[in-house]
Amino acid sequence: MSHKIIVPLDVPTLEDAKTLVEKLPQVSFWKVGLELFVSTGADILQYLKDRDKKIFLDLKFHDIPNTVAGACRSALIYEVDLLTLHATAGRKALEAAVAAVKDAKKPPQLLAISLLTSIDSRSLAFDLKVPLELPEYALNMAMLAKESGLNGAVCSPQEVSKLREVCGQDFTLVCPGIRPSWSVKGDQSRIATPKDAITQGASYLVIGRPITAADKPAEAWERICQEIDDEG
Ligand SMILES: O=c1ccn([C@@H]2O[C@H](COP(=O)(O)O)[C@@H](O)[C@H]2O)c(=O)[nH]1
Repeated sequence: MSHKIIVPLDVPTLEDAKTLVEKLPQVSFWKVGLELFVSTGADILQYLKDRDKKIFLDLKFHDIPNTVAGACRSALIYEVDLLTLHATAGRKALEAAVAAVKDAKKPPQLLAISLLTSIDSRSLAFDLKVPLELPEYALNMAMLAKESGLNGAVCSPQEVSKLREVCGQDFTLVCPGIRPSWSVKGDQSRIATPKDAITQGASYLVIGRPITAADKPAEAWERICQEIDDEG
């Protein structure tokens, strides 16, 4: 199951990123997000490719259709495996993104952020003024992504079972908000353990600080892999 774990390189410099990759040679799938990409650009992508790693480029595009399509087209040069945009960019932006990558030689899987895992029901209702219950809203955004032709969605492990049931087996569901029982929640709201997320139907787990902030990241990785593989 270790191939289902994606570890984010949430660090500020290329050197920090390389150090983390070297500390965890057993990780085959890395996520590059806003912090690292904004600070150091694309160099890390070539570094990962040179080491045969899979890449999730998590830049969460959120803009008008023309701009989202342009960003997706520009990202094609990196030949990454997964690429994100926000479902709240709307149907036309999602469709434009799909059209922008469809004829590429090696298109990434396009994933829509359904609802950030840091948002809880209270914030959705009172800050964002969304009148739907949170599970219904997350499902609605995932369905919008599917109808628009995206390959999958990023969702919390608390909603993944329903999304799997409705969106089907071929829809890629990537879950951040993963917290082993021995780790701290931090800024995440809608969390579950790695084992529960896999059991509920996640295609991939994104697990950051429980591994990367551990005193011994390789031991934390090993412990998580064992917990996932444990029977019962
Ligand atoms: O809804 C979302 C979408 C993306 N993320 C990203 O996943 C990791 C989680 O890291 P942890 O340290 O395990 O909390 C991080 O890079 C986020 O940008 C998310 O958490 N929730």
